[in-house]
Amino acid sequence: MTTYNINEFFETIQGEGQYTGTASIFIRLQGCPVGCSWCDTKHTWPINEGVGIQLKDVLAKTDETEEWAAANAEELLSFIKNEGYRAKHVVITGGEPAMYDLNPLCNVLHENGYSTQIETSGTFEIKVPEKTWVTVSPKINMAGGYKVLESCMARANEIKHPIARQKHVEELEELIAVAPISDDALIYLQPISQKTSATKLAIETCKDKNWRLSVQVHKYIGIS
Ligand SMILES: C[S@@+](CC[C@H](N)C(=O)[O-])C[C@H]1O[C@@H](n2cnc3c(N)ncnc32)[C@H](O)[C@@H]1O
Ligand SMILES: Nc1nc2[nH]cc(C(=O)O)c2c(=O)[nH]1
Ligand code: SF4
Ligand SMILES: [Mg+2]
Repeated sequence: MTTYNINEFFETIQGEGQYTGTASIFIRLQGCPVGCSWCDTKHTWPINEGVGIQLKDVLAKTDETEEWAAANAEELLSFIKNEGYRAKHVVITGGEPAMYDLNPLCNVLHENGYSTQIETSGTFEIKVPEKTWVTVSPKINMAGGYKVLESCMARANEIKHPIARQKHVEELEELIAVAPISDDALIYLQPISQKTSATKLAIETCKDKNWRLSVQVHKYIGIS
């Protein structure tokens, strides 16, 4: 049976990409080797054995810690129901969720009336059902040395690319030239860490290329 290591589990509003504004349950999985210097969830990187906690303790977390709880799809579904979460959209993020086989979790959620979305770096093969909305935030030339897979770019429903400098825009265009995305995939630029210069660059580039802007709304309004 597939088990998932859960770092965070909470209900909020999706703050990024096409589903921005959608009431969502977030499941944040532990583990990521990609090593983005500006990553806003570095506490999810290591999978330290021995810091395993109970799922109820994950729900009670008030700080960002490296602790995680192992749970399977059915256990996660019962927690969603027991917590009385009202959102019907589930965002699976991390860490790098594509390190896990997400089919069992997404299938259980779909059978119970939830829609699903994953947030992934595109560096691991994506294992999700057809119905799952896939957000690929391709990680190009990051410290961990991982490469973006063509299959991930082709599967993406949306590309959401964090940028701070012009070279990040160029890297995305070069990547799409060799790893094509689907005709109906949306392209978002997301300013890194709310920097003013990054936001200006993203706005100008979106106007030039008819792409879309994603601004991490949750950070502006101070929610998780
Ligand atoms: C923390 S990552 C986890 C999922 C997966 N590892 C990935 O990178 O897509 C979730 C999203 O946050 C973005 N992100 C992380 N740190 C950020 C930052 N400082 N500013 C803007 N976006 C950031 C990522 O690019 C990704 O789109
Ligand atoms: N509200 C909210 N929206 C988000 N969209 C993507 C997030 C992520 O960390 O993957 C995120 C997050 O951490 N919070
Ligand atoms: S791939 Fe995602 S979780 Fe991993 S370091 Fe980069 S932004 Fe953070
Ligand atoms: Mg986040």
